[in-house]
Amino acid sequence: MDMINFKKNEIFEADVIDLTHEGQGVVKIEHFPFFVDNALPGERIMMRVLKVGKSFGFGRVEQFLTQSEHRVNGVNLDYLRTGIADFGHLSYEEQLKFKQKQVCQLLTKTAHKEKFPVSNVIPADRTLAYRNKAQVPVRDIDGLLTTGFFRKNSHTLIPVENFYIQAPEIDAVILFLRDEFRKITVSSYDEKTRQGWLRNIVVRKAYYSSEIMITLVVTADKLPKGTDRLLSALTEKFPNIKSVQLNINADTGSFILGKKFKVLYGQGYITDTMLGKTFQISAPAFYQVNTEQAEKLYQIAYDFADLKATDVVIDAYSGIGTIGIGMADKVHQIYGMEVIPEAVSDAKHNARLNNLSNTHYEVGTAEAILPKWLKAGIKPDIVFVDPPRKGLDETFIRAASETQARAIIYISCNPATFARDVVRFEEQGYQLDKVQPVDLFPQTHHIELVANFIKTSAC
Ligand SMILES: C[S@@+](CC[C@H](N)C(=O)[O-])C[C@H]1O[C@@H](n2cnc3c(N)ncnc32)[C@H](O)[C@@H]1O
Repeated sequence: MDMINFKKNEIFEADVIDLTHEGQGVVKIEHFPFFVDNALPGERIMMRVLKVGKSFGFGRVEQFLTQSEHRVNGVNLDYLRTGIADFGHLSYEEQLKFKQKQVCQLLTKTAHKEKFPVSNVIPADRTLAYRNKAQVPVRDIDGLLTTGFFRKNSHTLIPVENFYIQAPEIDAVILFLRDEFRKITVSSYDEKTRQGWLRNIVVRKAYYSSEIMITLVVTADKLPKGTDRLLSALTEKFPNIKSVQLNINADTGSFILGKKFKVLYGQGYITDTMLGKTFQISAPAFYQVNTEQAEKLYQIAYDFADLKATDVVIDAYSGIGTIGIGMADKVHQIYGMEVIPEAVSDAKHNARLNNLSNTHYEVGTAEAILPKWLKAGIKPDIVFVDPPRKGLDETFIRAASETQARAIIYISCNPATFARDVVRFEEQGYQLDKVQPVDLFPQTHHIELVANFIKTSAC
């Protein structure tokens, strides 16, 4: 069949037949796929061609001829364009079904587990304003320091004042800082020239304690004139601010934070509680952005593990120790490892804060430390893993399987790498038993799940 020679700005009438995992509608014209923002399956649209590649293109909705019954109307399109809320136009019930389907499809496709009984996604009670953390880029637009979010797959700043899914007080702090920085004519970072001072504003607001920590990511630690007055005004307006820090990052890479921090006000951390335990959280350390849902996630992980008072437990990728400390008084001993030194200091401090004497934390990669612990004779009964999006290293999976632990509890924020790791664990004699997604990220495509593997054969 001859392929249509699509031209930019041409308009076609078409059905939206699917949704990508990042929330774009899929339209096929003569078998050629186009990805379209703000288009839902079941809708018929007039689509304008924006860009055509070799095997797919991008389009824009010019007009809706019919709309899906699952559409949420009136959502600011910037939330879709930036990915702040790339599923904001889909009803929450459908978002949950879509996420469950994604997990099933990945288990079928990657792990060849047809019809694995993935449980229904545990919904969030709070589907907006739930995030306890914002990382907002700062750039100039028409000569004016502006805060917002990058358009998806680009570094073009779209101004945003109401971030919709994060705690409103975080938005208020960002706007206050933006306006004050404008007054003292602070320069914002320019990626092309690598000039300018302020790159990002990172704000965390602890969910239960309401303590706020602000990190200003800047290119040099010299403070602009007027910063002292600005800090006084800021902390007077928001008395729950406990920490303001500079983070110096003059690199061109894509990491938001540099290595060096300097405290400008208060202390270098905030404190919050999770499942009744107290946690100190430093600026470079990971902390789940949806506290209420993370508590549900961790509780399910503990239930899957069927903890016993005699259990020796490994908490791999331990961050500030939340998972291990949350169960430490129910088991014999916790061993945790984590690459970020400040997070490990937090974990050690957090164990003391919670009067625990049965935890041990080390700085290093899970794949290097676990084999070392095995050699030293540590024999865990349960291994918890909570890796970043790239999932587990093969060396780690082999070592975790060699432990002969009775179960491995896997918390994943990326079902694609999780499905890959399912295959590896099953090759090593651990059978996937249960998969429970929990919605930590309403209005977005992100999926979190907890799974357990049980030992089936001696390795
Ligand atoms: C998803 S977070 C989980 C943290 C913690 N379990 C929690 O619930 O807050 C993943 C953690 O793994 C750490 N990390 C990344 N790569 C690692 C590695 N190779 N070995 C150990 N920790 C790693 C990150 O710094 C981060 O703290």
